[in-house]
Amino acid sequence: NNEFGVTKFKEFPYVSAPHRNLMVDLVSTVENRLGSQLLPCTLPPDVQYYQNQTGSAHASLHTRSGNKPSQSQIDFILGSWIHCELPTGGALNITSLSAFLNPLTDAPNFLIELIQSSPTSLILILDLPPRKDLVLCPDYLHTFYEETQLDTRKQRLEKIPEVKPYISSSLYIRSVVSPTAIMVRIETEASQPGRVEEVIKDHVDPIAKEVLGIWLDQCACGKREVGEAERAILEKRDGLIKIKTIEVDLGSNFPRLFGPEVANRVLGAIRDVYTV
Ligand SMILES: C=CC1=C(C)/C(=C/C2=NC(=C3\c4[nH]c(Cc5[nH]c(C=O)c(C)c5CC)c(C)c4C(=O)[C@@H]3C(=O)OC)/[C@@H](CCC(=O)O)[C@@H]2C)NC1=O
Repeated sequence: NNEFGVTKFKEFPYVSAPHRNLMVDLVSTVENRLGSQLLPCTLPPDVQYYQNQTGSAHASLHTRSGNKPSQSQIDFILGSWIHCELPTGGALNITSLSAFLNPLTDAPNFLIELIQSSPTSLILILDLPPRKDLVLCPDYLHTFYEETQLDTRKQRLEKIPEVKPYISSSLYIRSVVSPTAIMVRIETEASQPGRVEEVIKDHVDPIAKEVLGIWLDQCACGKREVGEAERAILEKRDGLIKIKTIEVDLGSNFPRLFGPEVANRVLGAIRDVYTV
């Protein structure tokens, strides 16, 4: 039932303790700070927790929509974890937390994804994706990316020897992130077991919490004036990004990992939350 689904989600099983602790802390920080503005998760139990036929892939999805737009500028938050056993004996783990704002504000969204496909390598995506064109709106760049010093977090992380830039194969993905987006791959030596977990605990964890804190203070809880005409443009842009990122992130991976039936059910539920 609902309770089962929620506890299952919040356990972030299958990943290391530092990875789990980070995700649990981020989800509870968002829910504690925004909880009063969020409706409970209304996903069906077989979407809150789903798996493929053979049981080699398990996943959980947790979404909470904001109260009616008049009372909240939160569109919805979405948390997820996916665990897939790989034929090579390894496992793919993808954990993500994203938060989308509605057109009552034009402030950036929040996104973190940790994608681990081996014990020695992890992809980290951590960004406040902009919701307006930065060339047309220089104040937006100043307010959300310069004044917040987001680039210092990016630079701090890039100082770690094992941290390399991650260049997405999707040009679309590269086009939607901010200039301060953290898109890195942490590559460690097999001779250094536990190093990925150490980098998560000592560096990724504090930086992710700082970026989330900036988003909560300056974006989710900030006040922005958005005129009627601008609201319509925001709505269109937000909708396009939601649909396209589902296609890029999940369009080919989900059917491959979960089979067509489960993939269609879960993607249908995600599209319902995204377009509401
Ligand atoms: C707006 C800014 C965005 C950025 C910057 C971004 C980045 C990336 N995500 C990727 C992926 C990804 N993410 C998720 C979570 C998830 N995504 C959605 C989307 O609606 C939902 C609803 C959920 C929860 C279910 C899964 C399951 C999954 C993959 O399988 C995929 C991946 O790991 O491939 C290696 C990569 C694809 C491109 C690439 O291979 O480089 C790339 C790193 N994705 C953005 O949306």
